[in-house]
Formats: sequence, C-alpha cells, structure tokens
Amino acid sequence: MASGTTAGPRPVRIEVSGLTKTFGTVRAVSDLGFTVEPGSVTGFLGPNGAGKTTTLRMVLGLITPDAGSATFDGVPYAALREPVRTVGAVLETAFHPARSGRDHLRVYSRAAGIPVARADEVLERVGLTTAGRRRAGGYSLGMRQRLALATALLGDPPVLVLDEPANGLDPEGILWLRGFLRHLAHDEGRTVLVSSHLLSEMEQTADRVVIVGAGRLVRQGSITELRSGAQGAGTVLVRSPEADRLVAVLSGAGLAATRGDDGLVTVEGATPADVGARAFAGQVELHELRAESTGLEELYFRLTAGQEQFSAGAAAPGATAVTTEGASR
Ligand SMILES: Nc1ncnc2c1ncn2[C@@H]1O[C@H](COP(=O)(O)OP(=O)(O)OP(=O)(O)O)[C@@H](O)[C@H]1O
Repeated sequence: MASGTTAGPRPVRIEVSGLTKTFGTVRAVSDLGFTVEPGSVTGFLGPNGAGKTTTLRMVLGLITPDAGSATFDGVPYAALREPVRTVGAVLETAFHPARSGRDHLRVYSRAAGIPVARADEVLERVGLTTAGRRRAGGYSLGMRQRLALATALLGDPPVLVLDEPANGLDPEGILWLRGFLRHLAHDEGRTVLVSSHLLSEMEQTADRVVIVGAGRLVRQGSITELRSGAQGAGTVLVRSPEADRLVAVLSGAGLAATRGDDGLVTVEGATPADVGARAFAGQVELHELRAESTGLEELYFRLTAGQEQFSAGAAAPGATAVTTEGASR
C-alpha cells in the first residue's frame, strides 16, 4: 500500500438505519436503511433528487437527520476518534484556485495531522504527479475529481464515501476510476460507497447497489441478484377463477392488489409466498402465481421514468421512453 504499511486497513461496516430528513415541505430522505460492507464497492443509485447527496451528508455528519442513524462499526461520524483516518469523502470539488494540487494536499495534511509526505503518495495514486505542481484553478473537472479523491485518501481511511465521482470524467477517466475503486475495495479491503444516477456506470463498477427513489429504499442487493430479479418483495402476478374475491382477500390482509382487464391480479410489494399464504388462508383457488421478473434495467427504467414521484411501497408508474443514460445532473 502507498502508506507504506503492509497490512490493509481494518474492515469497517457502514450501517444506515431509519434515516429521515425533511427540508420544509420536502421529505428528502424517508426511513432509509441499508448496509455497506468492507471489501466491496456499493453503488448508491437513484435519479436526480432521489436523496443521495442528503443521505451521504447525513452519513458524514454534515446534516443532522430528523430521525435514524448512520454508523461506522457502530460509531456515528461525529463520535469517531480519528475521522480523517476512518472515512475519506468526496462531496464537492472546491479548491483554492491559486494553490497547486500538491499544496492543497499538504495544507490539508498539516491541518489533519498527517505527515505532508503523504501528499505525494496520494497524488501518484490518482495519476496527478505532474499536474499536482500546477495551479488547481487550471484543472479540468476530471483532474479536480482526481484531486478530491487524493484528498479523501490522505488519511489512508478504511472507508470511502464518494458523491458522483465520475461526473465530468472523460471515458478514459471513467475507466480508470472504475478500476481504482474496485482495487481499493477488492485488493485493499476498503469499504467503498459511491453514488451515481447512471445505472450503466454502477453496473460496471459496483458489486452491490442500494437503489433509492423519492428518498426511500427501492432495492438493495448484489448486481447479480438484482439482475436476475430474485430480490425479495416485488410485483407478484396471480391468476384465479375468483379474481374479485382474491383481490378482496389480499386487500383485507393489507396487500396492494389490483385486478387487470385480463383478470390477472397484480400485487405490489409482496413475495409469491406472501400472496400464496393469504390466498390459501382465504380459501381462494389459484391457477397461477409468479413473481414478475423485473430485471435491473426495467426496475431502474421505471424509477427514472417516475423520477421524484416514485414511491417504494406503491405501484411503479408506467414506463415511458426515458433512458437511464439520458438523466443528467
Ligand atoms: N438544503 C436543502 N433545502 C431544501 N431542499 C433540499 C435541500 N437539499 C436537498 N433538498 C431537496 O431534497 C431532495 C433530495 O435532494 P438530493 O440532492 O439529496 O438528491 P440527489 O439524489 O443527490 O439528487 P442530485 O443527483 O440531483 O443531487 C430534492 O428534492 C432536493 O431539492
């Protein structure tokens, strides 16, 4: 490792639970819970305005939540003994324009009690050794992103929290970032939480994703699980010769069931086991019972089509012609 130590950083797990934040009348984050494991890249994915930045700011103790908590191995950010050596963050990329990237890192190191020699190590790690001697004011957005990442790495933290770090990078930069984040997690055992509004980017970078819409958790799981549609509660399709009675039984049990024109009953936020058990208890005959196979693309497509209106527990709005790539910040 660049820090000169041979052992990797100690593994630290992030746990977010019941996180809630309202700004005026806007519920930016609502009862959000998820975990981020060491040794893997977790993508925090959601359309613009889904509450990603607000969540990350709460995780980093920059905003006080109305309810809930975010902890690093059980300790909130504000109570960490050595925050800079525990969590490295990239939220905004603002630097003193007249200062070189290297000087920025040296000033930051001194303030954080880190040996200044570390500045050159992290510059090298992000490929800014030469550019590091030039004024940061002349940096491209991609170079500023690299410098921000270098700043986050100064304390050799086991945890990295990055808000849209791929923003402004050219294709080559994106490829580099992807490999770098995976290396930090897979080879060095760090816990990497990285937000993005682009599914394609997260699919190629992350091992797991936490998907949010309208401040709520929509899904979390490994890319493989989510791609296969084998994720817990979702949309269940069920057919019965007694469709109306089935809807009444399921609704009576608190499930969101609706009957379509074709007689097929759709149940949202349930598993086939939930639906089967309720139908059995209500003595309703079933002819077909299956989970709708919503792949990751379709799920995210619906989410971005619905944008802020999407609500996790409710029926997803009908998909319209919106591509996940089309979203921009
Ligand atoms: N300080 C604030 N005051 C008022 N509303 C806010 C504030 N910060 C965020 N919001 C609102 O909270 C919601 C979530 O915003 P947030 O920036 O967290 O979303 P995001 O997923 O990061 O989106 P983006 O990628 O567009 O930044 C939005 O409706 C936003 O307008």
